[in-house]
Amino acid sequence: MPMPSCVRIVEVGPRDGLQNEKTDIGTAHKIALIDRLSQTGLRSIEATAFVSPKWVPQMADAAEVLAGITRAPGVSYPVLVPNLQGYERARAAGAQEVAVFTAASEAFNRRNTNAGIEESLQRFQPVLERARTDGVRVRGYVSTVLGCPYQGEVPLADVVRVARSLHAMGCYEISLGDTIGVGTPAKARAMLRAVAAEVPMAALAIHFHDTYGQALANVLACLEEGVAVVDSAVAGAGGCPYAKGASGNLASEDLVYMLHGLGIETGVDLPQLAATGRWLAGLLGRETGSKAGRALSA
Ligand SMILES: CC(C)(COP(=O)([O-])OP(=O)([O-])OC[C@H]1O[C@@H](n2cnc3c(N)ncnc32)[C@H](O)[C@@H]1OP(=O)([O-])[O-])[C@@H](O)C(=O)NCCC(=O)NCCSC(=O)C[C@@](C)(O)CC(=O)[O-]
Repeated sequence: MPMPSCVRIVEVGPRDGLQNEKTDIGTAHKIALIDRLSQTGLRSIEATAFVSPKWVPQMADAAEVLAGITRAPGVSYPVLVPNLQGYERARAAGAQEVAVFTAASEAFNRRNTNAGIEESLQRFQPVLERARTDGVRVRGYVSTVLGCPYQGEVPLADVVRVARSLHAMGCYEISLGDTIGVGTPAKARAMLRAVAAEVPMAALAIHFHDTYGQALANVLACLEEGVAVVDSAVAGAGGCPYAKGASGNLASEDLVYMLHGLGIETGVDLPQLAATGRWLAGLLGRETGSKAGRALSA
């Protein structure tokens, strides 16, 4: 497959990046982060999560965040919803796009959502039905596609089955998540190839964490398979609080630097994105997790 000529980046920093941070940057700074990201040329910014605040206290201000942002034209602001209750909260706060999430590993899904995989898919049915009526787009996540902190190896057939189910239910895009960043390029490629045999490549996205420094290499292997949507988080923030050993997401700045170097368009202004990453890192009280972000400050 030829590499795509342009890639849509789904910026997950405000949600995946901040959901596991010990430092609470506060609602006003979350809103400012999303507004700054909106000015960089990104077209998809995952804003927050309408999950249980008992499970993820960092996302307790989801409604205030979504209501407080300034929506830029042409930018979509999906939010995570685990169930119909989350969907209703999200809609009341003005969400136009949502994302449901499950996993290829039963053990991880139970820890993350207190439900088995099949049960979580059943929870999504009414969400998808309501979204269809409301004209709301639904993205779907499959976590632990290259390994699980509780189960270990995850059979490819399980990844394919869950991705196919989400697509058949009506998710317009399925994001394949290496939740704990254990994947390497050949495995990432084989996983994507297996899923793409059942779900059109145009409906697939990849989502790598950088625990072992493999995220960019994994993206490159998947670009060579033809994927054209990549998730990443500004400043390399993030990780799932229910995934033991999870570390930050692939940094958006590093991703943009590589894509532009390959001649692939993103529409993103890299210096502006890098400045936003350094600003966020300052709020979190540390250096940016993006190498490109550090290099561009010199
Ligand atoms: C799914 C549940 C809710 C089940 O949690 P549960 O405790 O089984 O829920 P329940 O239905 O039994 O309800 C218990 C209480 O929670 C409330 N509740 C129920 N739902 C909601 C809601 N939507 N919003 C607000 N409140 C809610 C509900 O009202 C009730 O309140 P109470 O009567 O006790 O006061 C919980 O497990 C949960 O919220 N889990 C989310 C965990 C999470 O956010 N993880 C991180 C995101 S996934 C991720 O990071 C991976 C990803 C996507 O990035 C990709 C990758 O890297 O692989």
